[in-house]
Amino acid sequence: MSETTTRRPDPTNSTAAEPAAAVVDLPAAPPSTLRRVTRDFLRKPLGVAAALFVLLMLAASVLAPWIAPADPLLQNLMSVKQGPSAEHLLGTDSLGRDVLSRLLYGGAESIFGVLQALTAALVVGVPLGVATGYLGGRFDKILMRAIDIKMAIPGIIVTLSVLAIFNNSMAAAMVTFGLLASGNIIRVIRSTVLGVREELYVDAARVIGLGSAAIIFRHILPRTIGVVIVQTAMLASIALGVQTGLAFLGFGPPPPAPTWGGMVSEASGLLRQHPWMMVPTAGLITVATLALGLLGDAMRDVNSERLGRPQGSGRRRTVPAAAPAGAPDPAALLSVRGLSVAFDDGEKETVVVQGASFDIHPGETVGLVGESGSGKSVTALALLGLLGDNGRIVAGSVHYRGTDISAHTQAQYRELRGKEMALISQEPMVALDPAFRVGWQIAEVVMTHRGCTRKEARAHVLDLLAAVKLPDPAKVARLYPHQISGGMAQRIVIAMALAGEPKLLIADEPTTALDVTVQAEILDLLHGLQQERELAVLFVTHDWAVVADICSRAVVMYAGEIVEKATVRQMFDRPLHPYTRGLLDSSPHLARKGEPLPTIGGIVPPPSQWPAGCHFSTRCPLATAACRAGGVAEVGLAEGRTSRCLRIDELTEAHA
Ligand SMILES: Nc1ncnc2c1ncn2[C@@H]1O[C@H](COP(=O)(O)OP(=O)(O)OP(=O)(O)O)[C@@H](O)[C@H]1O
Repeated sequence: MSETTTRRPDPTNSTAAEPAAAVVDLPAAPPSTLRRVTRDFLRKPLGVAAALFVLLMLAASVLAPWIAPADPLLQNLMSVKQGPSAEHLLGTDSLGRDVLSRLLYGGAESIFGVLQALTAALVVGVPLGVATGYLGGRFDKILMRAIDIKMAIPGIIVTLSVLAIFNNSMAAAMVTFGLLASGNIIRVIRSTVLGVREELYVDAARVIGLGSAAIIFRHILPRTIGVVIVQTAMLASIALGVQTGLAFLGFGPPPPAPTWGGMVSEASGLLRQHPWMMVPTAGLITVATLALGLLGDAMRDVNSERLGRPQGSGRRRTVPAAAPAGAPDPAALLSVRGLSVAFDDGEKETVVVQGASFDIHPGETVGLVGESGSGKSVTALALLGLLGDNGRIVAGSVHYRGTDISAHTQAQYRELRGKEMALISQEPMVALDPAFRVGWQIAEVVMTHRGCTRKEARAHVLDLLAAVKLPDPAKVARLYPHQISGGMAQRIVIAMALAGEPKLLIADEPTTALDVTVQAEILDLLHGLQQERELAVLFVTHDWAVVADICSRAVVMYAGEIVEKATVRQMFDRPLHPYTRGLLDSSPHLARKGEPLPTIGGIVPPPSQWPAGCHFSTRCPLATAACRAGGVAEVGLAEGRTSRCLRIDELTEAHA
C-alpha cells in the first residue's frame, strides 16, 4: 500500500512561524470598501456628472429660500414673459414672476413626491422580494400570483381613484404609485435572491449554523444592493415624471404655489407667444430624469465590480424507493442506515441515493469513493440537511451521537451544523462571500458558536488562521477572497469549519480544485488537524491515493448504492466487488509501469436509467443473467466487510 501513497512534504517540517510550502506572498492589505467604491465611482465620468447634478438639484431645492434671487410669488406686470436677462436669469412668466426662483422653490415639492413614492416602494418591495426569493414555497407562489393580479389593474385608474378619495392629495397619489411599483421591485429582487441563495457561501453559512435572518442580512441583502440601487434610480426618474405629470394636470398644491409640473403646464399654454419658458422648465425635468438614470447605472456598475460576478457553482442538478434500515451502531458517532434520497424535478421524484448504510466512529477517517455521479455528494449533503428545496430523505435513518437526525427541521440542523458537523466543500472560493474580509467571515462563525465578543472572536480568528498554517494571520484576516489563492481559500474554509469545534468533518473533494502541490499540503493539514483534534472525517473523493493517504476505512459507491465497505488495507489487498476492483485497476497511482491503464467501459448511468438488477451489471465483466434479474442486497462478510455482489463467493475464492 505504501507504493500507492502520494509523495507529500513532511508536515513536521512546517512550523507556524515558517510554514513550508504553505507560504504564499501576501498581497498588500486592501483599501477599505468605502475607499474602493469611491475610487471606482470617480472613474465613471458620466456617473460623477450625474451625481453632481442630482446633488446640486437637491441642495438648490433645500436652500431655495436663501439662494432664490426673488420671491417666487412676487408678480411684476411690468415685466411679463421676458427672456433671460441679468435681473431674471431664466426669464419671467405670464405674471412677471422670476422663473429661476419658481423652479428652485418648486423642486422641493417634486423631490418630496419622489421620496414618498420611493419610500413606499422600497419599504414594501425590498423585504417582500428578499423573503419570497429566500423562502420560496407556498409564500412565493401566493405572492407572485397576487402581483400578477395587481399588475393587471391599470395604475392610472387606481391613482386617479386615490386622488378622488383623498381630496387631490399629491402625497396619497405618490404613495399609491410607490405601492403599485413595489411589485416590480419584488420581482427583480426575488430573481436576484433566487440566484444568490444557491451560492455555496450561502450553503456554507447554513452549514456553520447561521439562522435565516443572519444569512439574509449578512449574505443576501448585500448582494441585492446593486439591484435595489438601479431600481431606486429608475423608479425615481419615473416618479419624477408621474409627480410633474400630475402637477401638470392640476393636482397637488394649487396656484400660485410653484411646482415643476404646473410651470410646464403654464409654459405649454404660452408656447406660441413665449416659447422660451418651455426651455428651462421642461429642460430641467428632462435633465433631472436623465441624471437619475445615469447615476443608477454608474452605481450598479461599481457595485457589480465590487462584488464580482455572481459565481454560479453549477452544483445543483436536476433529478420511490426504500431500503430496509438496520439498527444503528451505538458506538458510532454517525450511523447511517438504509438512507435513500430523492429529488423532485417538478414532475416526478427520482431516487438518487438508495439504501446507503455506513458508520463513522469518533476520530476515524472514512473515505467515500466512487466515480462522478455515484451519489457521494448527495449522501454528504443529506447528512447535513442541505438537500435544498427539491431534495429530501425518503427512507432510512441518520443517527448522530445516538439521535436520528434524518427528520430534523432546518432549525434543528442549524443547531448541529458548525458546532457538531462541519462541511469543507470542493470549491473553497465560492464558499467565501466575496464582499467581506476573510477574518470577518471566520469571526462571524466564532461569534455564532462560541457566543463571544468581537474582541475575543478576533483572537480566536488569529488562532484558527495559525492552526491552518497560514503565515501572518493578522494580515490574512484583512484580505478579501479575491486577493487569496485557492490553497489559501481552502485553508480559510477549513479554519471556518473548525471555528465551531465540530466533532465530525465532512470534506467533499476538498482538494479537487487545487493544483497537485497544494493538494498535498491541504491533505497534510487535514490529516494533522484530524489527529490533533481527534476529529471524525467523512472524506468524499474519487482518488484512491487520497484514500490510501488519510483514510482508515473506505465506502465505495456506485450509481446511488454502496457496493462495498472495508478497511482501506483490505480493499487494496482484496477488493470484493467488481466495481471496486475496476476502480482500483484504473487508478493512475496503481498503474504498472509500461502497461496501458485499464478502464471500466461505459459511464455511470443517471438515476433515471439505473438497471433493474445490480446497478453495475451493465458495465460489469462478471455480470450474469441473475445479476440483471433483480436488485442485489448488501451482504455482510468476515472482518466487518460488506459487498453488494451476487458473485461474492467466486470473488472471495479468487483471492483465497
Ligand atoms: N439538486 C439536484 N437535483 C437533482 N438531481 C441531483 C441534484 N444533485 C445531484 N443530483 C443527481 O444525483 C446524482 C448523484 O450526484 P452527486 O453529485 O452526489 O454525485 P457524486 O458522486 O458526488 O459526483 P461528483 O464527484 O461529480 O460530485 C447525479 O445523477 C446527479 O445528477
